[in-house]
Amino acid sequence: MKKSCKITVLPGDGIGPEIMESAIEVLKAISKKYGINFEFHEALIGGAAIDATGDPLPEETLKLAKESDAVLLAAVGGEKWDNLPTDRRPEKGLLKIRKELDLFANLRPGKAYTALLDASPLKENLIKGVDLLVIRELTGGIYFGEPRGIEERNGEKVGYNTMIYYEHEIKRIAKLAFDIARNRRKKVTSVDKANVLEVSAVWREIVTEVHAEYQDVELEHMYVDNCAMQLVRRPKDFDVIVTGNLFGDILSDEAGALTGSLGMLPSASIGERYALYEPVHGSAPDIAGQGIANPIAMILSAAMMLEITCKLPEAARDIENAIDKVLEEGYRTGDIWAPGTKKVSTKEMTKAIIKYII
Ligand SMILES: NC(=O)C1=CN([C@@H]2O[C@H](COP(=O)(O)OP(=O)(O)OC[C@H]3O[C@@H](n4cnc5c(N)ncnc54)[C@H](O)[C@@H]3O)[C@@H](O)[C@H]2O)C=CC1
Ligand SMILES: CC(C)CC(=O)C(=O)O
Ligand SMILES: [Mg+2]
Repeated sequence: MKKSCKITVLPGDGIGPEIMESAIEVLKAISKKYGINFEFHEALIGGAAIDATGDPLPEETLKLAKESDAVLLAAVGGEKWDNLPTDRRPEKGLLKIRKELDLFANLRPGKAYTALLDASPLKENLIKGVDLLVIRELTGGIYFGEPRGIEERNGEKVGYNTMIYYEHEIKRIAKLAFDIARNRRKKVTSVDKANVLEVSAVWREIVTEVHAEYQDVELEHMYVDNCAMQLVRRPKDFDVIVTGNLFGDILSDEAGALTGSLGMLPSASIGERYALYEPVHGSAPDIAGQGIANPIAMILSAAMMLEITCKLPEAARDIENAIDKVLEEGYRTGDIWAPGTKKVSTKEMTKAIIKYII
């Protein structure tokens, strides 16, 4: 266990500040229980940063993040900034911090809570036992590829992006996926669109080459369209899914539906030097400011930080167990509510979780 952890706190936009407050409350309870000292430093990102400074990722925020042990980020974006060009929008701040910190791997676990069977559109026979991990390549692919732009061609507007992957980028994410699979159920599904995309043909070739050193792990290749369907049909068959930036973004939201709600899914974005922990979901502008957002994805992201960066796996387990208990007791925010359960606010859910930690 580390004695202290310096954390850059980026609440961002929409429900961001509400769920971040929950995560900080939980971390304070962990601090008391384990005697670990958390130094929280709040900074601006996204729309809030644009409003204050004109920049979705101010230099100050980046500097602070680089000087910290970990970054906790809630979410960015909202209608207010939707008409800005893509390279000046809140989302650009998020893409830039991931790139600047070289957070090439995004681990997005999708674990079904049996207490939430009633909240899943898929019900018992499908969701029970779902325990998968999407490993999304996070600093390459079409979100970063050049050339990109909007211009006039032959008298009409055209928009274009480039999906590109270098061998070294595929190698490092594939190795990580096989290493992680070794400590799970030893199966990797590599997802691509190699039937039409050259970038995917290279992806498939390199993943297959890396697999040669991991013969104890089963590797299957799957096209992304089929994977989207198989995830709904037989989610329990998946263990580790490794894929590129765009496909991983989409498939991990699908995992949100498998497990009951996007509000349940945490993630860790990691690189060689830095780590950032963030829920899978966005800023949920439709429910922002009402105090009803589900804080669990954010709190579980903080738990991933405790395990990976703060080396305090016992505290991560405490949080997971506390969440299990409150769900079993029937506490539910609106997104996971079902008849016969107790509808609670963000703050009430947080309080209930903390009660089981201390
Ligand atoms: N990592 C990030 O910061 C991300 C930011 N965004 C941005 O967020 C904004 C909204 O995007 P959407 O497509 O609506 O995706 P979203 O993930 O914010 O919301 C999708 C749906 O899930 C619900 N939801 C999400 N998180 C929830 C939570 N914790 N508790 C309860 N319900 C929750 C929302 O209410 C909404 O109905 C956009 O500006 C988008 O660019 C989107 C995805 C990720
Ligand atoms: C700005 C987007 C790439 C954010 C998003 O949807 C995600 O990371 O899941
Ligand atoms: Mg997404």
